[in-house]
Amino acid sequence: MKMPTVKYQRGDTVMGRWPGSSLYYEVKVLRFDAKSQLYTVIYKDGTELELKEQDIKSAAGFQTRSRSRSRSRSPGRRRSRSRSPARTTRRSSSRTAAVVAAAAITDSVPPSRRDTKLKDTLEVRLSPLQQTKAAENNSNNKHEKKEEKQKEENNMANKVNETSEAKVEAEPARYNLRRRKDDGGAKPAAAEPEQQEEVAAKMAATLTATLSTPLDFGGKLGAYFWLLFLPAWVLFLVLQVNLEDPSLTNFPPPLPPLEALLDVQAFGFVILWILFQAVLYILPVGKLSEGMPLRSGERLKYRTNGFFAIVVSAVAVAAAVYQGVDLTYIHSHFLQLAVASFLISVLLSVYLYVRSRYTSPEQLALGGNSGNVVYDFFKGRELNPRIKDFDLKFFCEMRPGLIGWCLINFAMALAEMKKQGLDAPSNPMILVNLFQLLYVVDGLWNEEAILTTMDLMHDGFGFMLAFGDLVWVPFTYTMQSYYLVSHPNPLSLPALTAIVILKLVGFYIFRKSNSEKNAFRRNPSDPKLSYLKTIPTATGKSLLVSGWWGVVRHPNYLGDLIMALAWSLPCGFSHLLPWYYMIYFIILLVHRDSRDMSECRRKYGSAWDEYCRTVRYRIIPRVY
Ligand SMILES: NC(=O)c1ccc[n+]([C@@H]2O[C@H](COP(=O)([O-])OP(=O)(O)OC[C@H]3O[C@@H](n4cnc5c(N)ncnc54)[C@H](OP(=O)(O)O)[C@@H]3O)[C@@H](O)[C@H]2O)c1
Ligand SMILES: CC(C)=CCC[C@@H](C)[C@H]1CC[C@H]2C3=C(CC[C@]12C)[C@@]1(C)CC[C@H](O)C(C)(C)[C@@H]1CC3
Repeated sequence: MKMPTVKYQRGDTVMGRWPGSSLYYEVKVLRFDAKSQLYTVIYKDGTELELKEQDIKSAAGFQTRSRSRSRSRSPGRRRSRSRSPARTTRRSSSRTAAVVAAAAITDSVPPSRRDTKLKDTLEVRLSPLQQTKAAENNSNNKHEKKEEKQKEENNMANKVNETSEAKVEAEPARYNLRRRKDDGGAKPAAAEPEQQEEVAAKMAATLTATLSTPLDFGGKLGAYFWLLFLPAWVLFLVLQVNLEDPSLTNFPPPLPPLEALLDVQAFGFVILWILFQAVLYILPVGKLSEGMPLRSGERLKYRTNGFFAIVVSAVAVAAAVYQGVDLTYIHSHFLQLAVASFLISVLLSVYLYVRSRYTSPEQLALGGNSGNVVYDFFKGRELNPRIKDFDLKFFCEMRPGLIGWCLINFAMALAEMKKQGLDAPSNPMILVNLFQLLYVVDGLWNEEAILTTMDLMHDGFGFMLAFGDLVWVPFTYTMQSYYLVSHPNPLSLPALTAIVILKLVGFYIFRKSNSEKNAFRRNPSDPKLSYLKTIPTATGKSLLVSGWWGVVRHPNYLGDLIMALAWSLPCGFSHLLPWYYMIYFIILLVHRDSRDMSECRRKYGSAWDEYCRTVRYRIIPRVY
């Protein structure tokens, strides 16, 4: 059968891009599908993939380019040897991985900048791989007495290989969009030992590409700005909400004297609260859940007993109130409690930054390692800082601030009753309390799901998250209930019903979509999810392309935004302040979405583009 007139013909030997990377391998064209405009190509190891025309280059052009590059040292020369995934030699595994990755980067770099870029890439990115090489050498001298450090390095090398194997096994043989039920015929590429090296190369490429990401949050200058702006903004909000007529035009709000901000007692209460939560966290109650595999292949264990923690906290608070403890102290000392939490978050961030200087490179987050002290302090360097089994990031994100948020809301309800002379909290106050309690309890009930979120998987733990978790969440997410203490807003029954329905709709979308992704990431072959369509990617992970994740690219954000709307509506429209959360949340989620988009594009390459073509909208169907 003759192929239609297309650029590459059946039987042509060309260079095909490996999906998700900048690596090109020698492939043979098998056929062209005019409908999908895809070429089916076969690699030397027998792997078949469907590629777009732009992912194919003529082999001749490639050799010419390679020859000219081979004047530079080995990376260029190695690059000129086209290899199929199965054709790399074991001998030089770790170096080859790095070199191929580094060479791949040069592809996207103009020749004039290539040398510097390549040099930077090799200098900055090679460290974990050099350790692997060192570990290889160590294992050759098995009988020699080894030092502890070398053993660790050896472990790491093994882990890299384990991951590689796992990845090879999961590697899809075809790059296609189809129902998972129909996967029967698609066999994974054979897990030949030589392929481990190739996968390591791909991992190195991904690693290299990710590490050379542009700085986030406005870069180094942005980090200075956020470090100053975020605490100032919390101060502004807290001072505003206390005013009779909170308004953005009251700027700057009257600043209290320094001694009014610092309160030893408030500081003590915050410390006690954090310690109380820490004790509940370490109690051997509840499940030990496994996190997602780290770069080293290791999976950390997390004590997911958040629901237990909030129940015990509620009982403790109820007992305290019963004993006559006046929780309205939280309302009257809100500013001092916020300042105390801020100081604790600063101390914690300094500790995190200092300890990250002594951590091995493989434990650092990709991205918080720019070399600029201020930026790295802000963004966070270490991915999973732990004191023994105590995971600081997980704890801070899920416990003191989150449960503290509910405690503060409850205190605001008591303060409202006291201030307004009520026997029971107002309807809007009850709604805000119940809605946000549901959100937190749900988060803690499904605590395991947080292990597949961006913060836990990708972000380092630094000032941004420490401050976010300990100050931002408890002291700004409570703005609606704080506002209602002195700004009553009676609601009609229809308005109340409409708000409740809105909240439930948002919650349904939020929960279902988060659970779907979490279940899929934990067990992609879960029979309950077999009806879902997926796109395989070169990393071995697939992307959901139907179900909730086929409606928009972030259905969980959509649900969250609808819920945010339901939290602000009970406060009415007289002031902007209770709407602050809604406005902030739109900005946060739009920014998070674009951060995630670029991260996923780097990770999944053309498979991600395919996903974006199939699922066109980001958060709101047909709108955004
Ligand atoms: N209340 C708040 O202040 C607040 C703030 C932020 C977020 N949140 C909520 O927290 C939850 C978690 O949010 P998040 O920002 O961490 O993002 P997320 O949407 O839970 O996670 C994004 C990750 O999901 C994976 N993914 C993306 N598309 C996929 C697909 N089609 N199929 C399978 N996996 C896919 C990707 O990771 P991998 O491919 O690497 O697995 C991506 O990096 C959300 O519900 C959000 O609304 C709340
Ligand atoms: C300092 C600033 C402006 C931002 C820091 C962001 C931080 C406050 C959020 C980032 C991820 C968020 C998050 C929740 C709370 C707020 C963050 C930590 C979450 C724990 C709330 C409860 C949910 O059920 C959840 C899905 C578990 C949330 C996960 C993400």
